[in-house]
Amino acid sequence: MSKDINKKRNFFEAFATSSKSKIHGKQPLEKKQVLEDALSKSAIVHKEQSDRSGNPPKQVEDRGTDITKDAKVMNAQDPQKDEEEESTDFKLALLSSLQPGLPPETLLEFLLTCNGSVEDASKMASSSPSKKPTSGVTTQSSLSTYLSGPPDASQSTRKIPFPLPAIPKFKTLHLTTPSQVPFYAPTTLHPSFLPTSTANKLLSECLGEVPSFGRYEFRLFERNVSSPHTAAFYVKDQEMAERHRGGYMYNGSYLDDIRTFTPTMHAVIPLVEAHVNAEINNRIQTVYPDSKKLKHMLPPGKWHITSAFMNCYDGAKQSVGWHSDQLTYLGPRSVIASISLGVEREFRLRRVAPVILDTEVPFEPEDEEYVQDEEAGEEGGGKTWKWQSEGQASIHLPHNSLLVMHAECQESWKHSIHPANNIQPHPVAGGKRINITFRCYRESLRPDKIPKCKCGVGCVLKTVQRVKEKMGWYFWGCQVANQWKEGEDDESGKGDKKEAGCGYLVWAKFDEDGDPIWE
Ligand SMILES: O=C(O)CCC(=O)C(=O)O
Ligand SMILES: [Fe+2]
Repeated sequence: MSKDINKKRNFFEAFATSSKSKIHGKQPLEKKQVLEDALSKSAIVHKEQSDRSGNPPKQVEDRGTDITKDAKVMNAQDPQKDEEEESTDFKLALLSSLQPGLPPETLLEFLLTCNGSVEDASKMASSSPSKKPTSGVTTQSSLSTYLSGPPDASQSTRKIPFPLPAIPKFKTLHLTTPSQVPFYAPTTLHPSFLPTSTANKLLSECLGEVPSFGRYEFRLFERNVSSPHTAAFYVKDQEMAERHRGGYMYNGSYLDDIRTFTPTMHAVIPLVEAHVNAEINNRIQTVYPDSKKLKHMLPPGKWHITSAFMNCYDGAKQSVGWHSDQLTYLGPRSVIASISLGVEREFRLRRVAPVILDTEVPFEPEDEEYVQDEEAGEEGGGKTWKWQSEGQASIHLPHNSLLVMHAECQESWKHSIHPANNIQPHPVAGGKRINITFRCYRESLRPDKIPKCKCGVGCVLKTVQRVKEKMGWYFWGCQVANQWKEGEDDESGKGDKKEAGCGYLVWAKFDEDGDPIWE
């Protein structure tokens, strides 16, 4: 490390310990350690562990060498600790103290190009005659900028593993730069996705919608999900809205409030579709085995937007609990594109089942036993497969970022929006975060085409996640079992407030491209 860097580091260290440690009550010694890590590794490694009784965290041995090489490993049990961790902003501030006079956008590009290493980014900035990175186009301002180059320079040199490495149990891995994201979660993140004015227009339009949102949150997600936030459902046109009313069901209920896309939602659709299709192609070429799409994925280029959920999280405490999105109308191996606007919040992901490449199922008579096991939870009976419990990835989603949840995400991972201790208010949105999850519903899974159970309503599509021998198999099950009884919703989203349903189950078979095959 050069003398110059050391000098600047000492200056910055003094600043950091006197300001940030006051805010978070962090000890200067710990901060010093973190700073040293920031300067010597490609990203900060911070390993702490505390027990459930609330004893203070202690340094522990490194358990995930691959992970700790370039991302932060954090304590999953202690959200307070998470708050104290350094972010991209922190690294940017550090880099800016080493390279004064360069604008933050340029510094960010250096940082991204160097995969989060402050030291490398500083060296590169010093030696570059133009003081501009030559590659690493991640902070695009338009789609054409992105499409003309690789999504991220660091990804073109380092292969994303498939399957992804396990995140150590009880850890939260904070992925501080977009280039780290696909190495630990089946997602890709693009900050500054829309042109600034479009993002701001979209945000204003969405904020105008929010006051009329219902709190029918429990119906939108799987049962046992605590979802203290508001949401509404949108489709692309009136014809589809008509079709949805009284047709599509979410956790046992019909949605009465079906809206059509706002003008700016319509306007951004071509950008999102082109980006997602490019991302899918890139993933097929560079991540999936033999450069082939996974079984049941849509053919390349076919992802298109039919509908969206718009979510609003008003204040730090609003959140959505762990869930995966209902597959019923999306079908297997679906891709979801998620735009975030307003306040930055943490999106967390954890793997709950392995990614099964061959999900071929035989046609069989109803086999209730396996479903009961599946529903029984991790501690279920002898036939259940206790998937090793893993830690979680945390992705910070800033205003105007686009996160793509790739094809293996819904079947094998769960996601959540974590409650925050505090938030940085957004100049326009105040304490609110708006999120739009764009979806591609399949024509072949329209409600009139999917099986009905003995209760007479359309089934729900799920996968087996815990029964070893049938892992990854799809089945159509009774939707009524998910239905909430009138007046019995509560904040916990737990309990036995659902109807028993008829216990219907048939195995679901899909072709290569994920369309159903009916017997
Ligand atoms: O707010 C988010 O980013 C996630 C929302 C979500 O999980 C959903 O709409 O299914
Ligand atoms: Fe979701």
